[in-house]
Amino acid sequence: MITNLLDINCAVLMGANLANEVADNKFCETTIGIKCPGFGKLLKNAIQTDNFRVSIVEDTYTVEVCGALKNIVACAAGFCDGLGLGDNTKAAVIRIGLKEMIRFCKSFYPAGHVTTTFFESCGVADLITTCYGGRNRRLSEQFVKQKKSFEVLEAEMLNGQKLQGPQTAEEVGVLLKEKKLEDSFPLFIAVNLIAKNQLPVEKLIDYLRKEPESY
Ligand SMILES: NC(=O)C1=CN([C@@H]2O[C@H](COP(=O)(O)OP(=O)(O)OC[C@H]3O[C@@H](n4cnc5c(N)ncnc54)[C@H](O)[C@@H]3O)[C@@H](O)[C@H]2O)C=CC1
Ligand SMILES: O=C(CO)COP(=O)(O)O
Repeated sequence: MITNLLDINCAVLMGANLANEVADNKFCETTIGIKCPGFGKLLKNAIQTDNFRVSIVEDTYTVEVCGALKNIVACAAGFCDGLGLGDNTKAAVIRIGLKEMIRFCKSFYPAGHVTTTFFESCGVADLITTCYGGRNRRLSEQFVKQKKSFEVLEAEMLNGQKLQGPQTAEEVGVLLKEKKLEDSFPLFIAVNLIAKNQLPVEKLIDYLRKEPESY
């Protein structure tokens, strides 16, 4: 929006970068999306260290959209943990979630997205770390176990921070309804309905069975 409205060249940085681990100087990777590779190199030189490795891509849309959508998938992973469903189910959630992230970019940014961007840190790596170590996963697990709303859990567990997953699922739900694409995104839809208490969390698996490519 800033680039379009103000004509300012913006870069976007996303990656498997849980803040406490970056602060502890543990090895990790990150992705910068920027249309101007020369400027990207300047940014890389400014922030890369031995333990914070930067890659540059021009596909800014995918980098940015991955950062938002992975939080929805992390909620589904947390629901799995809360239900005690195990690692195979969680792996299925992550895979189906990744497919929906790719499908979303294909549907909404047909000219902008490049599939290889999903293999950068901003894609599959950020998805994995968020589904194991993020706040969306942690609070979604407690949503199931404690049967409290996300608002209450945020107040109790996040010290003033807000979860991005439920809010993003709601906004994505509106976009999918507008485009009549709800049937192609059962995981995103289920997370939105569960977070709003419009679907029992146990029904998550029924929605995963609706995954279009598993028919
Ligand atoms: N904290 C972490 O370890 C990491 C976070 N991320 C991602 O970065 C994003 C932000 O996370 P944090 O900075 O940790 O969260 P945070 O809760 O500390 O900050 C989010 C900020 O966004 C603002 N905000 C929320 N909704 C808004 C809206 N609709 N309009 C304008 N401002 C709004 C909030 O007021 C808050 O200042 C999330 O998508 C998260 O998944 C990515 C990597 C690591
Ligand atoms: O995005 C994250 C790690 O890359 C952190 O995810 P949460 O917002 O769920 O904590």
